[in-house]
Amino acid sequence: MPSPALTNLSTPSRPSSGASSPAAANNPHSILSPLSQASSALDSLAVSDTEETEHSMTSKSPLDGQGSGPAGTREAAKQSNSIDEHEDKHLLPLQQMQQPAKPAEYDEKGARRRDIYAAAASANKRTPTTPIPTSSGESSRRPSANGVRPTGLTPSTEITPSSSKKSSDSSAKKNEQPLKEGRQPVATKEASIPTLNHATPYGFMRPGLVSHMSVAGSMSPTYASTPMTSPQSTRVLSESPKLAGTPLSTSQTIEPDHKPKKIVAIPGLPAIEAAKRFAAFQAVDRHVLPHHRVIGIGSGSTVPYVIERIVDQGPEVNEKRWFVPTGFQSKQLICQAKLKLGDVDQFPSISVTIDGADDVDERLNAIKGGGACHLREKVLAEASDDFVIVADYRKNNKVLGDAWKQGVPIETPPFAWSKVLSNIERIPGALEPVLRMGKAKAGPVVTDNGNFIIDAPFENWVMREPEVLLQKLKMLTGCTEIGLFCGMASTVYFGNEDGSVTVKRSDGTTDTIHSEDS
Ligand SMILES: O=C(CO)[C@H](O)[C@H](O)COP(=O)(O)O
Repeated sequence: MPSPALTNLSTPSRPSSGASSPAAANNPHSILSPLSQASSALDSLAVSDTEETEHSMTSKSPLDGQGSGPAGTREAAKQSNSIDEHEDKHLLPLQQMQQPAKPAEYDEKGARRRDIYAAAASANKRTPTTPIPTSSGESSRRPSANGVRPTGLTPSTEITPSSSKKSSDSSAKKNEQPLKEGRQPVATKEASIPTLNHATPYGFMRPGLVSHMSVAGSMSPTYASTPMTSPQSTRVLSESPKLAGTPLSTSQTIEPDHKPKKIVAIPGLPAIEAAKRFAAFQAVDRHVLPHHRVIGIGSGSTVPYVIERIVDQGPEVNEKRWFVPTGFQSKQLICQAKLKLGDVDQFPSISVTIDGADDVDERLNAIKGGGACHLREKVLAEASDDFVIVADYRKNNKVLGDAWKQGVPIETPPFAWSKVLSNIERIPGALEPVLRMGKAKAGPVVTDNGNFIIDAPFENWVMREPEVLLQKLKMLTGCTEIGLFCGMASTVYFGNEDGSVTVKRSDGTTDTIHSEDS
């Protein structure tokens, strides 16, 4: 008799996705090419969510509805997958050898021990490490998400992806010097890039081939819609934030010579899209600075506007830059905008990444992964000296999950999904985790990395401490990455209904930027 979990794959009780997942397929303003332009190799893989409606938390798990007999019930499935059984009868020696921490998660009765996560909970918070130039020329300290010091790129350094790790380290030291206001980008040395003349999972890499290479990860072609077009100029909405006198983030600077192009409206653009576009433009104007050489490009419906604004900065500055995508969508955007494509294994130190989000709480923790890209997104976020989120007002919430009901996206290898799902269910406050199913595909969503996604909702009291939840989930073997981005964003730009943009920063400061007509 086939496994209940497997038989249920073909009859999912819950369709995938929900609120605000990247919906560029329905977005006439996306600059992505149509589905037909997507790599055929990926057609059979990634199927992301495009639906704008929210899904109820009452959705059923794939393990539900297995029949009433003990062997077919959800409870039976849990029991057959129980940690105790596996550990006691089959896997204990192997697990002791390979995963010494795991048995400690449970007491002798199989109940999860909560206290062991307390110490780990703080470990994922950022600790001050990396200096970021400020407008005053002082360095504010910006860490990586897990307290790992990014090597950092010297802002004045010309990037050539060919130097060694050794030069990367020395460059990182130089990077600690604060930027002097008005300091100009100088074409100097190779820096911060590990040696590339070696075989990689993507082939033999060397400078010059990079922009033609396929990026391993790829976002679903369902993001594709219309190609980028230059917006027709009609009226000025806003000038540079510097000229407008808008307060700057404490951790950011606008170069004196950095005068962003005037923003021109797109006639007929729906209000929500106009708000997202304005938010994306403000984020680019403030965070993607002329001296930045490696830029991370995130995923979602706001990101086409990020690219549009970066293109506005002109070919002179952009031809000196490399752009690192978080998935298929952003790779397409980068290529279609004729920007230079890199990958994070060439550029483990990124100046700034701008990304979308599914939900953001008052402390700027975020849920990401509605577009199934959060593994790459988190790697880039962590590699970035500055991680910035752009979203619309629907994502601006007090507690994660207030608006985003489908749960925390968790990427897991296909073979492990059922076990991971049953382990997630044992976390106190877990509701009903489900395997995310494709829409235009029979079967589960497959990520750019060939994995599955489990959407795991939790009770409100759990979501109030997302750092603690993140640590619990991280402890589960088979959780490849969790779509909780805790303490990672320096700044979030929310496009509002009235056309204004709310800026929230990790230092607790907030601003509102008004367009001329709001
Ligand atoms: O995390 C993401 C993809 O994994 C996206 O950034 C997130 O889903 C936001 O997308 P959208 O702007 O389309 O709502």
